[in-house]
Amino acid sequence: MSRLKLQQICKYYGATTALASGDLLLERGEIHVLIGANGSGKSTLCKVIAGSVRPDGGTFELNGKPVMLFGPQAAREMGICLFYQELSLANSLSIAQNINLYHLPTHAGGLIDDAELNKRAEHYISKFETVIGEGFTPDAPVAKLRPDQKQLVEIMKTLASEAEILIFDEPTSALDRSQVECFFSILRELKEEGRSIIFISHRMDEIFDIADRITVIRDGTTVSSRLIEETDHSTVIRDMIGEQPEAAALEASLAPQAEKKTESCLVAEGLSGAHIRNVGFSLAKGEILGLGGLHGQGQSTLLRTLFGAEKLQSGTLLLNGEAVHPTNPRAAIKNGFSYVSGDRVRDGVITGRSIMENVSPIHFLKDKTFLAFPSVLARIIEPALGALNTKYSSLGASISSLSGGNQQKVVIARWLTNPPDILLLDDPTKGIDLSAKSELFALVRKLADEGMAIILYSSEDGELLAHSDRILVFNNGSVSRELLGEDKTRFNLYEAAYSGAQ
Ligand SMILES: Nc1ncnc2c1ncn2[C@@H]1O[C@H](COP(=O)(O)OP(=O)(O)OP(=O)(O)O)[C@@H](O)[C@H]1O
Repeated sequence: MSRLKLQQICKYYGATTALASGDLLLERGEIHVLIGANGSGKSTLCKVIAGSVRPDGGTFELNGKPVMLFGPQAAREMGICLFYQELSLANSLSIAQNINLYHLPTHAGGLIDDAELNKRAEHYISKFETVIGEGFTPDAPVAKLRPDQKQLVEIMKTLASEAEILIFDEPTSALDRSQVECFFSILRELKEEGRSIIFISHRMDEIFDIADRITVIRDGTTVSSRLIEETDHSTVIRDMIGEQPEAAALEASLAPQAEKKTESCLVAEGLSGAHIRNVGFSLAKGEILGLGGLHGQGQSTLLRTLFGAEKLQSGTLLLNGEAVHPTNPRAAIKNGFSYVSGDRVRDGVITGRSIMENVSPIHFLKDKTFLAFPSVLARIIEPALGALNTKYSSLGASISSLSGGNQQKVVIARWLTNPPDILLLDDPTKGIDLSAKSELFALVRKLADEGMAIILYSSEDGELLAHSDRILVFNNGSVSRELLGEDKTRFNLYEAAYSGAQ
């Protein structure tokens, strides 16, 4: 009998299907890895198991008996504990209090038993003592710890639950190699004791190091579950993308292949900053250069660094053969750079202002004008909005009167009044509808055909494969692979993103 048996678990959030049909068989004494692309439903399945998300359908058996969980506390009482990806520490409390948060030891009168609290914390801290670093004492406040140390506290807290089923949702993202090895040796000991462990990670090497079984979830559905001896990297990636490599190659061959562009306008060497390391590339006029990989591997940071919004610590940047230093966005704009963010609320629209006021700032900046007749401005702005088929009632209408997709078109039109040499697109279609996306990419291709150089980061792999001439795959702040021509396939993109993940 399996320790845990989930069948056809589903969960919907309005129109979003977080989980369509999640299946999982978890045995005693096994380390069971869940893998799938971003947003495939792994965390949702884990939260259902841990009682923090109530499913909309499906069956759930624990030790052969059907159960219905009402909250995380009920799940913990049944021996299930989840390490949350987003961490769930109480920052104002000490390391010892956090480690013991699920079972605070108390005296008979109800007061916390500090001696027991520290003793139990020290037990878990000692397991990691060779890798925890400075300042990691039971009484130290969690707020002052480094990100890796906070992740270790969350791991210790999960271990201290003493649960029979331990679920770790991306527990190693901030840890270094020695910390991961120490953690893995503890997991192996727990497995020998008969505990069952569910483990989520995007790092393929790590997965093959620790897993007994790998279950793949794609688009909210469990698509395979294989013993580690019966699978390999390629099989896992094929299960994740749901197509054979041959089919992926066909997809790439059908995508428009722009002829090779040779005239470089931007050459970067050794760019390093807070989240990028030694990034080098050249960008040709008329080229759309895609940035791929898992979320948050340095793609957005590179674009923001080129635009002067993040600090460049070292490296050189040559624009048409001349050295440029992107010290701030104003200087970058003067040098011919433009930047469109998918986070239009934070970085794009000027809320409370009219459409005209939202489109005109770059025109004023570049033309060094401060005043203009609205009729003159309209003659400049209307063609830019028209190029994107923007739907609006009048230029004086508030930006908030437009749909999300049309607001994003206004943000892009801002750059078209005085076309830039280089367009930096940072996940520009986030949250906009399909027709707005296709209009946007048609315009992006037209701008490239007219000679503009474009760098595109998209969190949607299909979008990146379809619209980039070449793709640089990012891992942990560096470029791990360049994909072009026949190599520009979904399979290669996933392999480079997951196999090289740090
Ligand atoms: N509370 C929520 N409200 C609305 N949508 C949600 C919610 N939680 C998850 N989703 C959506 O459900 C889908 C699955 O999310 P989930 O977090 O389970 O994926 P995941 O495989 O764990 O992704 P990642 O690898 O990025 O952590 C995503 O599209 C996500 O945006």
